[in-house]
This record gives sequence, structure tokens and C-alpha cells, in this order.
Amino acid sequence: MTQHLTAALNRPAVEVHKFGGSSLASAARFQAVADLVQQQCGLPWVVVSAPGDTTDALLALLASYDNGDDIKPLLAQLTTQLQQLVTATLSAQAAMPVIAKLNSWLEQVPRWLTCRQSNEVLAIGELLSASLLATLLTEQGRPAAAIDARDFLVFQDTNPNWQQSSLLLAEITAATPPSPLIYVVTGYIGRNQQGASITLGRNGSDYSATLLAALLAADKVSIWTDVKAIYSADPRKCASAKPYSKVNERQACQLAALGNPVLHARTLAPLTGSSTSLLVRSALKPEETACEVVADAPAKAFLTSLASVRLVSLPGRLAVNADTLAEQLQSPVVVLPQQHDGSDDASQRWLIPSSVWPQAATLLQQYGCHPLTDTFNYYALVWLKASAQQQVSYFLSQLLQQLEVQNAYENDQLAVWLFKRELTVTELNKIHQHCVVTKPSLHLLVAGTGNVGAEFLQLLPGQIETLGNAISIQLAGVFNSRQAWLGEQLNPLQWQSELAAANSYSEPELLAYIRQLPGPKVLVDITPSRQFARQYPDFIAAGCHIISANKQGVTLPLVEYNAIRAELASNHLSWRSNTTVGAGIPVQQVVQGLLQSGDKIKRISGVFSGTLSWLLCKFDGSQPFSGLLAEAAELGFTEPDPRDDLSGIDVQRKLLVLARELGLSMELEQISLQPLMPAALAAGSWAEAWLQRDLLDSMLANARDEANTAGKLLRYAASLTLTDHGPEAEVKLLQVAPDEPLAALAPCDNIFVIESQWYCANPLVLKGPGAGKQVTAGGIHADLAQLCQQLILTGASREV
Ligand SMILES: NC(=O)C1=CN([C@@H]2O[C@H](COP(=O)(O)OP(=O)(O)OC[C@H]3O[C@@H](n4cnc5c(N)ncnc54)[C@H](OP(=O)(O)O)[C@@H]3O)[C@@H](O)[C@H]2O)C=CC1
Ligand SMILES: N[C@@H](CC=O)C(=O)O
Repeated sequence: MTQHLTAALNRPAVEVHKFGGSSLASAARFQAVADLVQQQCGLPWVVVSAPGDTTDALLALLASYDNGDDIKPLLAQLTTQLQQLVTATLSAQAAMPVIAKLNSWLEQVPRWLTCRQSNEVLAIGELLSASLLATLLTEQGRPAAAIDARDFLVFQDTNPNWQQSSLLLAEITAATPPSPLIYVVTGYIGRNQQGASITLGRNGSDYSATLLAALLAADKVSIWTDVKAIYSADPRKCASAKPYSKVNERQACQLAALGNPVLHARTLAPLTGSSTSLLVRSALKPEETACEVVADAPAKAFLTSLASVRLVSLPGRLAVNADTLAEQLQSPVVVLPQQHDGSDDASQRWLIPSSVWPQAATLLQQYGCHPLTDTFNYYALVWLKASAQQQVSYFLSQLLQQLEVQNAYENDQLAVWLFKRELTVTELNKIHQHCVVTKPSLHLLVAGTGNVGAEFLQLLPGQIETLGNAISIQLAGVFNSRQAWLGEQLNPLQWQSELAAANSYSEPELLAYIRQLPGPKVLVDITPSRQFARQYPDFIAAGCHIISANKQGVTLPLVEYNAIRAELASNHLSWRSNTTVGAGIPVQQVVQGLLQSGDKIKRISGVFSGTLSWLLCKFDGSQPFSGLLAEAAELGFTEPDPRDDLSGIDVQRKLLVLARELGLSMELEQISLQPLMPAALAAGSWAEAWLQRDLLDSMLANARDEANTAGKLLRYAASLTLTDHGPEAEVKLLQVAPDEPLAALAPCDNIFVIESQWYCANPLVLKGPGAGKQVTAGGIHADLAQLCQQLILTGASREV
């Protein structure tokens, strides 16, 4: 390869930009390419493919001619299509010479066909792209010249003739006028030593670009495509495919040799050993970071497939190697790793695409190589490993067995699996999750933005950061009873202003949005709404794990509660509700821990209401009870409607939650309840009840006086006892002696006294603040962190 041309051109930095057919499929996309070219610094060199599917249309024309059909209709259709492209892209005046050239090429088609000069026909698409783009750039004030690559790109057999090509290119640039020009070069075509046009095969324009870059000793080649990177797998099939920003050269070559569509096998060859960097960039999203192919990038994991291949067993010593055959076939030939089955079988196994098998068989015969056994047709999946340490795990091998893998070949760098049928997208995704370590990502939806919900959201950015190394939590929705702020990657710092500006929503709209979010996803219910909790089955069917601070769901009548559990089980989803009892105190976890480790719980009792604990601890007669109640509400201890606390229903619900944790099929009505408010306050709204607070004050003053007289303290207590006749559960106001465990509470404390087979004489006691927005929001985050842990351990997206 020569580098003299760059010196002769005396340009500070040389960049080659290649645009494929889909980037040039319409006038709008030509315009976008022209804009992109103009944004590049200096004088970029541009390599273009044929517009859209022009090459396919030309190939169809050739096939039609070979079949003896009349080509006129196809030719007329193509002529119209290309002329329209030109007129839609350029002004009338600028279009005229381009149309004239196009017509002259198309008019020669019948003659070329007769003379069997099919490559002349195939060149038309690239010639048009170069001419059209150069004219468009010039029209926009950036003088450009179209170059037919056949004027300089010369091949000897299948190899470029570097010296001749370099000299010819220098002559072209020397002959152009001195004003600075952007050169737009045709991809895909060249000339052989005899002067005949040749084409460079599938994705040949990429190869043209790297050949040109080598001739120019360019600093950089950008391959502009419709994808933004080289992915761990085909992103159209694998939802969790990872875009890589750097891919090492060895693996890029391997991928190309395996027929991966992003890079052509020969694309990389001209740059081997040079300092030219190769970038894959998205023409649709040019602002996104490019993916660079570099020599020393760490290896990554990839999964790539060959849809229909022949497995060919050949003798150990061969007169031809796989690379040579691949070159001749212009198609991948994959050498399979040896199977270490203990035999001394020295034969080689190659995979050859079925589409080129007839030619391959003929070539092999010419080299005197005869397949040892019959060849078979397979779908092949290849895993390029990120390191030699990556092995086929137990779970992966189980999965492969389930999918009826026929043959498996593995070495330190890759594993190849052969199947009798093409794998489905779901199957591919499952294998991908085992082969490519991806950080799970969890979509989070938050319902309820009141007292506790706002605190939860306030803590969220810190939690996202804390858990960020192992899992990516993406806020995907925040809503209350009025508005919903929905979107896949919301900034939690902006929830207040964004929600305030958000629209109202309907339940079907919300569900439709959630359904289309990729899993895993979690709905965090921080509302007090029973109606909302009744919709859990819909959210679960839409793929959501559930975290409830809302006690309504966990205390629904058994029929509904069991239906939710069944829906969760059939969707393999979980339900966490640790804050429904004891706020941040991990009561349910402790109960579950004891049960799972074989203990038998006999009784759970204590003070389960933070609000009532706070009120009764503080209630010394210096102010009416209702005065303290207003303070408790202000501090965020009370339920949204404080009568849920005063009526004892909140504690009754908590006791039911614990009973159900113990596996008891209980209903709320089975828990006897002594309210801590007069019945008259139950009617109407809370505002109306508040007007009758004197009744409440006098009831509590009386109770306090009675307790004082007995030298005791008031505590609102709950207990669940498992007796031989079944469970007994009650919630009531107690007078306790100052030396009893329930007496020694700080305001707002909950206490849970657990008596079990193991904790018999000396019960297990959990104590701490049982209400308040901070501890509750913290408790919800603990549930979220546990869910994340579960997703990390099980490989989140395996739940797909
Ligand atoms: N405070 C505490 O110590 C503890 C509280 N909890 C539970 O936390 C939950 C929230 O309490 P808190 O924050 O004080 O309540 P708030 O009344 O302050 O806030 C409730 C929020 O839920 C929203 N909401 C109500 N109904 C719906 C619905 N159908 N759909 C969507 N959103 C709805 C409300 O919307 P809008 O703003 O539109 O009215 C509001 O944003 C309750 O279930 C409570 O029992 C659990 C443990 C401890
Ligand atoms: N209002 C409740 C809040 C927590 O569940 C209580 O006071 O315990």
C-alpha cells in the first residue's frame, strides 16, 4: 500500500465517509447525506452505494434477460424511478445534466446485455449516486466532483493492484481544477487488469471505502449505516442486544468472516496494520456516538447466526484453506472448532452457506477435496466469547438441549451450535441473555405522589445511583389520580414540574403504555386507593411486578387476593408489601425468614399503629386529643383519612396482612375490632367528622382518666394467636402497666412481639418508628432494592 498520495495532496486530515443504499433511498435522504458531508471538517472523501434497492432492480433486470423475458417494462419502470429521484433531489437546472447521463447509461443497457457486460449494467446505480450527490453538494455551494472508481481501482485477480490504483488516483486528483473539491466516489465497482468492469460483492461499497482509505492513507473511515453501532446481536431480533462503542479488530474480522451484515469480510483487510480508524455510525442519528474498530479494545461477547449452512466434513490435510475458498465464493466459510470427544479424528468441519454450496462443491472437487460424509443443512448460531473464561453454563446447556441442538463446537474464542430449524426471536433472546452479560434494566412506574410518594421520588435519584453498577433503574411513569407523566427514561429530578404540566389519562391508555414497555417493570403503589389496588391483575398482565405501600390490595377479600396471587404466579412476577405493616420495619421479611427456616409462629402481638402510638404516648392531658391528631397528620404519620387510624381499621388490615403472611386464609371481618373513636365520626367526609372532634376528645379524655386512676398507660394493641381451634385475632385499646413491654415505647414506635417454637420463653421483638413519610419511603426503597437483587441474581431479562 502506498501513502505517497496523501503527501502529494498535502491535506491535514483525510477522512472517507461511506453511505449505503438505504441512506440514499430518497431525495430526503440524499439531502440528509449532503448535510452530513458538509458538517464534516476539511474535504471529506465520500463513497456511495446505489440508491435504495437499485442494485436489486438491476439484478432483476439481468435475471429477466437471462430468462429470455422482455426487459423493456422493467427498464422503463427503473428509468422512471431513477429520473424521479433526480428531479426530486435537484433543481430543474441542476437535474438536466444528471438525467442526461442517467439516460445515456440506461440506453446502453440492451447493448451491454447482448455483449454479456452485466457489470456495466450493475455499475449504473453507483454512477448515479455519485453524480447526484456531487451535483447536489455543488448546488449547495460545496463544489464536488463525481469519480468513477473504475478509473483508478484496479484488481489483479481478486486482489487490489495497489501501485497502479494509487498512481491512477493521483492522476485524477492532479487533473481536477485547483479549487477545493469534495470527491464523491462510486462504491462497489472497479476494473480488472484487462480493463473490464468488476463488482466487489455484497456490501462491496464498504470494501471500496477502506480500499480508498488505504490508498489515501486516510486518518478515518466512517461507514454510515442505519444502525448506530456494532451490536452484540442483531438488534432487530434481540431486544436486549448491546451496542458496543469499541470493538476489537480481531473480533470485527471474525464477525465479518461469519457474514455479519454490519461489516463485510474484506472491509477490514485494507486497514490491517494501518493507523486508519474505522467507525460505524448511524446516518439516522448522526449525533450518537460512533462505534470504533480498534486493535486493542477488550473483547466483547457477540451472537451471530448463519441462516442456512452446509456442514461439510473434510480430511485433515487439504489443498485449499477456508479463507481462500471464502474469497473465491465471496461468502463466509466457517472453520468449526475441533470437538474434544477423545477420538483421534483429525478431520475438519466447515460451514458453507447453502446458497453457494454448488459452487463450493465444484471448487472443492477442483482442489481434490472430497467431503468425508454427506453434507447436511443447518441453522448455525455462533457465540464469540468476551474471554476464554466464558464457558457454556449449566443453564445454557440445558436451554440448548431443550432447543434440540444437533451439534456443538467450542474453543476459547467461540462456540458454534447447529440446529435443524431456525430459532425464533424468543429463543434467540434467551440464548443471548446467557451469552452476553447485560446489566438488567428495570422500568419503574410510581402511582401516588402525596406525602409518601413525593418522599419516595425524592430519594429515587440516590437509589438509582447506588444500584447503578448492577442494574439500570429507569423511571418510566409517575402518576396520581389526576395526571400521568409517562416516558421511557424520565428524569426523577423533574417529576414535580413535569407531572404538573402533564395530561390527564385514562386507565386503558395507561395500561396500553405499560404493556409496550420492555420488561422487567415494576408498579409501585403509593396510593391509598382500593379501586386502584383492584386493578393489580391488569398491571400484572401488562408485565409488572408490584410493590405496595397501599394496604388495600393485600387486604382485599380472599377471592380477589387469591386472584392477584394466581395472576402473579402465572406471569412469574413478584409482590412486595413490606411497608404495609410497620412502615420501614421489616416485619414480613422476619416472619418469612422464620417460616422458611422451619420455625412455627404461635402468636404475633404488639402495637402496630405509628399514629396511635404517637398520639397515646403524647397524650398527657395538656391539650385535647384532636390537637395532637392535627399535629400527627402534619408530620405525615396518619392515613390520608385519619379515621382509618382512629377506627382501628388500619391496624386490623395490618394484622390481616400478617395472618396472610402466615398462610392463614382470613378475612378482615374475622378480626375483632374496638375503634378508638365514637361511631358518630364515621359518617360523611373527614372534614365533616372534624367538626365533631369534641366527641373524640371527650372519649379519649375519659379513657385516659380511667387508665391514670389504675396507674396504667393507654396502648392500642393487636394480637393474633394460633390456637388449637384456629386463629384468634383482635384489635383493641389496652391499659398496660408501666413495666410491660408495650409501655416502653417512644412516640410513633411500633412493637412486634413474635412468639414461636424457637422464640418461646423469650419472644423475638422488633421495635422502631412505625409511621412517617421518611421511614415508609425508605421501606419502599428496600422493597425495590430487593426486587433489583432478585432481577440481578436471576438475570432480569430471562423473564421475557
Ligand atoms: N404515612 C405512613 O406512615 C404510611 C403510609 N402508608 C401508605 O402509603 C399510601 C400513601 O399515603 P400518603 O402518601 O400519606 O397519601 P396521600 O393522600 O398523601 O397521597 C396519595 C396519593 O395517591 C394518589 N391517588 C389516589 N387515588 C389514586 C388512584 N386511583 N390512582 C392514582 N393515584 C391515586 C393521590 O392522587 P392525587 O394527588 O391526585 O390526589 C395522591 O397523589 C397509603 O396507602 C398509606 O396507607 C404505608 C405505610 C406507612
Ligand atoms: N397511619 C399508619 C401509617 C403506617 O402504616 C400508622 O400510623 O401506622
